[in-house]
Amino acid sequence: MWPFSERFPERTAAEVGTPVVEEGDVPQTQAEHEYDYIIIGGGTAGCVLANRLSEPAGTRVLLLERGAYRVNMSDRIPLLSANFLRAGAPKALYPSPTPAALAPSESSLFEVATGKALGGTSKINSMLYTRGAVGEWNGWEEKGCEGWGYEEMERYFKKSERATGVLAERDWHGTEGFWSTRAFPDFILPHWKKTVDVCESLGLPFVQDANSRDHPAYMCAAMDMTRTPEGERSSTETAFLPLTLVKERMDRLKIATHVVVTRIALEQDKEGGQPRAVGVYFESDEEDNAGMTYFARAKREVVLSAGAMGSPKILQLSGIGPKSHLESLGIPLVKDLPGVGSNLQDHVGILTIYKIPIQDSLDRLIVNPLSAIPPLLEYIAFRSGLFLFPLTQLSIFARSSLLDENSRMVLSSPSQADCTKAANTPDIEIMPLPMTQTLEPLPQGWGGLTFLSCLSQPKSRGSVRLASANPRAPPAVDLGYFSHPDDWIVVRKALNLARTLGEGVRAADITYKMEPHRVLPPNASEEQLKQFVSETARTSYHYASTCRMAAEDDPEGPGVVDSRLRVHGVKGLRIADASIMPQVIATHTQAPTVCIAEKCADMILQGHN
Ligand SMILES: Cc1cc2nc3c(=O)[nH]c(=O)nc-3n(C[C@H](O)[C@H](O)[C@H](O)COP(=O)(O)OP(=O)(O)OC[C@H]3O[C@@H](n4cnc5c(N)ncnc54)[C@H](O)[C@@H]3O)c2cc1C
Repeated sequence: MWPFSERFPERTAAEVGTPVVEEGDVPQTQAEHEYDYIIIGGGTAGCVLANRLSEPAGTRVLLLERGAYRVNMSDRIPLLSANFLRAGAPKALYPSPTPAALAPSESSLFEVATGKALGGTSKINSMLYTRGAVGEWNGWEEKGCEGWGYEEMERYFKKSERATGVLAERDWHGTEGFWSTRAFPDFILPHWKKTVDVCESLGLPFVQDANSRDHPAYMCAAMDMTRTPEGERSSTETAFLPLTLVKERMDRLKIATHVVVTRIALEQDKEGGQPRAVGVYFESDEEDNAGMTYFARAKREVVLSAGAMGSPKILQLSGIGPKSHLESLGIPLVKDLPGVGSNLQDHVGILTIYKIPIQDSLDRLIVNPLSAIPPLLEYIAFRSGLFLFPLTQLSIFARSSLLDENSRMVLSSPSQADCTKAANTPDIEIMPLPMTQTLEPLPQGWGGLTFLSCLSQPKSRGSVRLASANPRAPPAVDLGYFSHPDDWIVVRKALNLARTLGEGVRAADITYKMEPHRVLPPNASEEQLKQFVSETARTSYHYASTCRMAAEDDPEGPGVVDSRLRVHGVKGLRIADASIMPQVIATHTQAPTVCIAEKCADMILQGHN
C-alpha cells in the first residue's frame, strides 16, 4: 500500500452476490444483490463505465474484477510500472503457439499479456495516449458503425481527458475530465532528435502532437502520455475511481475484486423469444474462498468489459459463440454467433536492433541495477528524468504503398496527406525503443536501440477459443500473424524503413559507436524475410476485434455487436472494450478503448432516461 493511504472499499464475492446452492434455474437473489447494471471486468474500459453508470443517484452498479486493487509505488512510477515482466506485476501472461505462417524458431516471442487488476491493462501499459487518425474513425462510420465518426468521438475523447501543461492549451484536448494526459518534456535520449532529422529527410514531417485533428497523415510524432502533473501513471482506476468518488457513491457503486466471472445468466425472453442477460455467476479468486459460486442479478443490463481475450471467453462459457466449438466442449448453445472470438487482430511488431553503448540504452538498468539509483533519486526529488518515461517518446507513421525503394514517402497529390480520409490511414508504425526487447543479450558493453516495426492495419486474423469448459483456464489463442499474404508486402516495406532510419541515425554522427545487430539486409530474398520475421516477431499487445462491431453476416468478418454495442440476438447485454473495434485501430489502443467506454455509458444512460 502507498504509505498511510486510506483503505479502498473493495468487496469480496460473498459480499456482493448470493451463494448458489443448487445447479439449474437462475437462482433467486437477496434484494441487496440486485443491481441495475453489472459490469464484468474492472479494466481500462470497466473503470470508466463504473464511474459513469453510477453517476445518477438511485442507480445501483456492481463492478466485478478478477485482479486486486493496487496502489504500490511500483504501479505508479512510469518506467517501473511499464515493466510488466517485473516480479509481482499485475498481469496475466500465457504462451501462445507460433502462428502457422511463421517457422517455429527458438527465439520466437509469442506470449499474450494483459493487465489483471482494477484498472486492467492501463496499470501495466506504456502510457502512450493516441486517439488514432481522424479518417479511420470516419471510415468506421462509412462502414455502417453509425455515430462512430471522429466528430462524435472527439466529444468523448475530450470528456474523459484532463490535459495539463501544453496540452491544455490545445483546443482538441479536454481539461475537465478524469484521465490525466500530458506531453513529454524534451527528448530524454539523443537518438530521438537524430531519428526526427532522418524522418524529415524521408518526407515524414515532425508533428508536436499525434492527436491533433489536422496533422499530415504520415509523420514522425511526439507522443502524449497518461500521467498526472505529479509525474505518476494515470491508470483508469486511479483516474475514474478515486477513493473520494468511490466513498461518496458507496451506497450505489459496489466494487468487488479477486472475483472471477464464470458465465452470464441468460433467460429466454417471453416477449421476443430472444435470450436476455439477467445476471452473472462468479467465484472468488482467492484460494481460501474458492469453490463457492455466487450470483448477482442485473435488472437492466450486463456490460462485458473483460478485454479482447476475456470478453469472447466469457461469452463462449455462457453459450454465445460458434455453435460447433461450443458443442465440442459440451456447452449448451444459447445463441450461435460465429464472430465471437474470431477476427482477433494485433499490431504484430518486428524488431530491428542496433547496438549502442550500454550507457545510452535502458539495457544498462538490467545489466547493472545499481545504475538505476541516480535516475530514481532524480525522479523522487524532481519528478524528472528516465523514470518519468515509459519506454518511448516518439513514433513514426507511414503507408507502405507510398514508400519508394529508398524508403521515402512519395505522395502523388496533396490529398494523400489528408488525415481525415480513411484511405490515408497509416499501415506502418515504427517505435524507436532504447532497449533490446528481450532477445538474446548483447556482447558486453553494448545495449540495444530497437526500431519496433508494427503492422498497424494487418489483414491477418487469429482467434480466441475456449481451451476447455473450465472458466479459470486461459483461452486458446491463435495470434494468426501473417495468415494473410498481403501482410508480407507491408512488413518488407516496414523493415526497409526501419533499416533506413537506423542507418540514418548512424550516419548522423560517425564518431558515435552504433552497429547493426539484427537488421533485414537490403534486397532480402523471400526466404530471408520469412526467417527474419519468424525470429524477431512479437506481440505489441494491442489485441482487438474479437467481438467486432459489425453485422452478424458482415463479409469482412462476422460481427458480434451492433453500433449501440448490443450483442446480436441477446437482450440486456452490451460489450465495451477493445474487443468491439471493427478492425484494430491503427494506433495505440487504450485511448480509443476509454472513448468506447464513454460512448457506451452515454448510450446506456440515454436509453434509460
Ligand atoms: C504491455 C502493454 C503495453 C501497452 N502499451 C500501450 C500504450 O502505451 N498505449 C496504448 O494506447 N495502449 C497500450 N497497450 C494496449 C492497451 O493498454 C489495451 O488495448 C487496453 O488497455 C485494453 O483495455 P480493455 O478494457 O479492453 O481490457 P483490460 O484493460 O485488459 O481490462 C479487462 C479486465 O477484465 C478483467 N477480467 C478478464 N476476465 C475476467 C473474468 N472472468 N472475471 C473478472 N474479471 C475479468 C481483467 O482482469 C482486466 O482487468 C498496451 C498493452 C500492454 C499489455
